[in-house]
Amino acid sequence: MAAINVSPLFTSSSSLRTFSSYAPQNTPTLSLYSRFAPSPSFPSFSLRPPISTKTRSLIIASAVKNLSEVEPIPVPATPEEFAAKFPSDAGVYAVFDQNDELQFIGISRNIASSLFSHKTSVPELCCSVKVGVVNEADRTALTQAWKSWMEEHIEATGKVPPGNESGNTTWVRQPPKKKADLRLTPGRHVQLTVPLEELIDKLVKQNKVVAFIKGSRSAPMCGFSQRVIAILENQGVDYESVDVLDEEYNCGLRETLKQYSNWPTFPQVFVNGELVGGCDILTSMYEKGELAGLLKN
Ligand SMILES: N[C@@H](CCC(=O)N[C@@H](CS)C(=O)NCC(=O)O)C(=O)O
Ligand code: FES
Repeated sequence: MAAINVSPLFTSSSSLRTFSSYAPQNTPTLSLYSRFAPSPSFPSFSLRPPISTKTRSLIIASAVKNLSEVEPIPVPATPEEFAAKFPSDAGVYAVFDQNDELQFIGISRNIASSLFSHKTSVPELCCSVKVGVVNEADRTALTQAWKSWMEEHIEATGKVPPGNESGNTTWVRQPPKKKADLRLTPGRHVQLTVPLEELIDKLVKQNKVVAFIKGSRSAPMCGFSQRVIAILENQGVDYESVDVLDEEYNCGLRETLKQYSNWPTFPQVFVNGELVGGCDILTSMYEKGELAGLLKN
């Protein structure tokens, strides 16, 4: 087990240890690595005035050993070596490039797996790592450890590690962006020159799959619409969505669509210009395995 380095203010219940080498008998298997990619909700950091010495000492007291005191470990090449060298514990880590420039400070529930993931995605920036394990770490303790290393680095260099600058996506996996909903009109201030029915007709005939829903695809406003979106997402189909509650860009759509399709409720899903149905029909087709074929043709 690695050495325990407890600050005077530190209690055993939330004790910490710094990590300089990790004994093979404590090594994790690599089977869990893919499950522990860095969290997309990782805090971003922008340059700001240093915090007071008193506050800083409190932060350090509840976090890991100082960044400057931790020995860097060369990043290995093979998964087996990762398992042998790094802990699968929660903690904080700092990644350095071949010039020993600090590139990124991260927190992780499984340090070994996060490092393996970084090494796979940006091998050229991962040459050595400093690691601090936080025992019994909750999110607050981990964030404090991360903050103390960030503050220390910024105080020493005046710079935020490039990978921690907000907007940098090199080290943190971003959730995939959802497609925007389609709008039938440029806005209610613009006088339409064609009837709304015609715009609807064009839209459903020009797009293979169209879901008219309540709310947006990223935030449906009704359980029925949410269910239909979930089914379409699950099928991996490329589809368009239109918010019937959007009175700014789809003014009058809610009532006009009911007449156009002769269907009184929402959601309404069209495929190849034809109404397939609402939530019940989509759910039933999905459960019977009939949907995939329809969406592909
Ligand atoms: N059984 C329907 C459930 C959908 C439903 O009942 N929708 C209602 C409530 S969201 C609706 O659209 N009512 C008409 C309206 O709000 O204009 C289906 O399979 O889609
Ligand atoms: S908005 Fe109430 S059930 Fe759909």
